[in-house]
Amino acid sequence: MASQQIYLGVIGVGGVGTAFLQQLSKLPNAPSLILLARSSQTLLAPTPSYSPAIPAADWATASSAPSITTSGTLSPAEVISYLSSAPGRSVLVDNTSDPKLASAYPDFLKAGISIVTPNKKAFSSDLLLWKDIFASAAAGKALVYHESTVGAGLPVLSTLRDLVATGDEVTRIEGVFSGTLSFLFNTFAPVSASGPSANWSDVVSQAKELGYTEPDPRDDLNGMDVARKLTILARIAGLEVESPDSFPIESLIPAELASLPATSEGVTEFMTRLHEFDGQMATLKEEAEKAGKVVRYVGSVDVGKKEVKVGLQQFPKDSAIAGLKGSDNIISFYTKRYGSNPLIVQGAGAGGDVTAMGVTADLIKVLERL
Ligand SMILES: NC(=O)C1=CN([C@@H]2O[C@H](COP(=O)(O)OP(=O)(O)OC[C@H]3O[C@@H](n4cnc5c(N)ncnc54)[C@H](OP(=O)(O)O)[C@@H]3O)[C@@H](O)[C@H]2O)C=CC1
Ligand SMILES: N[C@@H](CC=O)C(=O)O
Ligand code: NA
Repeated sequence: MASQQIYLGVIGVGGVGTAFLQQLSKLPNAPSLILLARSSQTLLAPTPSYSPAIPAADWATASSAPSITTSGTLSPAEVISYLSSAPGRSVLVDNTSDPKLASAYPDFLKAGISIVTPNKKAFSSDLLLWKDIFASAAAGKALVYHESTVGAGLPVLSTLRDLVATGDEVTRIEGVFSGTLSFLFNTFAPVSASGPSANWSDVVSQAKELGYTEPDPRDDLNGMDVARKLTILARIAGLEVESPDSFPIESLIPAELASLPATSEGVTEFMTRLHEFDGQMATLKEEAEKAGKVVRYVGSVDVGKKEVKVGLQQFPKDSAIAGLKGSDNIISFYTKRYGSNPLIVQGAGAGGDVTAMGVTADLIKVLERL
């Protein structure tokens, strides 16, 4: 099958989507980009020839090319209809965090359209959707890869799937799973401080500007992003976690700001008012300092006890977790084979380029395996 033309639809051209398109434009034997969408606009290669393709490197100017059709937002059903009529196998790359698109993955897969995505929503919502996704992939003979949903481009899911597939017994997974929260605490409460200490709210703004946060940064600060990642890991390790609300999650959102709406106006008001609560985070930092430690946001899955934990913990200053830099994640897999020395994956856990790397590498796997 590898020599046949494969057709590609890409939805989302934000931090990750833009970096992905750059990487796609440099791939030898790249699939033919026939659909490219953002929230308000869709570019399509003309039917019925599905040619010429949209130029991945120059997509921003392609909308004015007479050969490209433009349209408003398409529904998932319309995207499925367009992609499944292409004259070859097709793949959807979802670079959004849209839950509606995510819940339509089973329909894409049943129609034979493979999915590659860093969007956590489909894999960390109801357990039924998780099961439907993999059953639909089998029914449609389609593939689904989502490495960048945990640890961005770091080989976290492929490592865990390999451990499970080769018969190892994973007993515990623990570490730092958020690039944003890693950056926030490494910057706000470093092991050795030099110069004046940063305000929590200023560091949150920096993390957003650097492209580490979710489109709504409150999804990082409320612990839900980490809870979603642990839900995905727990399910791959064999636990039937019903949803990311099935276990307690420690939120870093000040109570006074918790009821702001989940809209772009809500994000703006949250970011504007966050500085009023800098003192709360400073207190957490000082409490750890008094104990000669630093505070970090961590998570764990205990497979034997069927227990998932997400929240703040104090760590000795000479520990691996305390010494992380930048947006680094660290993920330790404790297994029967590896004994008391865990298999550890560490490196940047957020940012457009490193996340897109995981998406592009998944796409390459799909192209090889379709
Ligand atoms: N940033 C990171 O470090 C990481 C991100 N991820 C995941 O990658 C995904 C993308 O993140 P990121 O690039 O940072 O987010 P951005 O907010 O930068 O970009 C999101 C993109 O999705 C588009 N979009 C949103 N909803 C829709 C919709 N319904 N239909 C069409 N397009 C839509 C937006 O359109 P418009 O341009 O019109 O606003 C935008 O282009 C998220 O799921 C995130 O969780 C995973 C790992 C790391
Ligand atoms: N917002 C997330 C992005 C990657 O999943 C994070 O900070 O880890
Ligand atoms: Na990953």
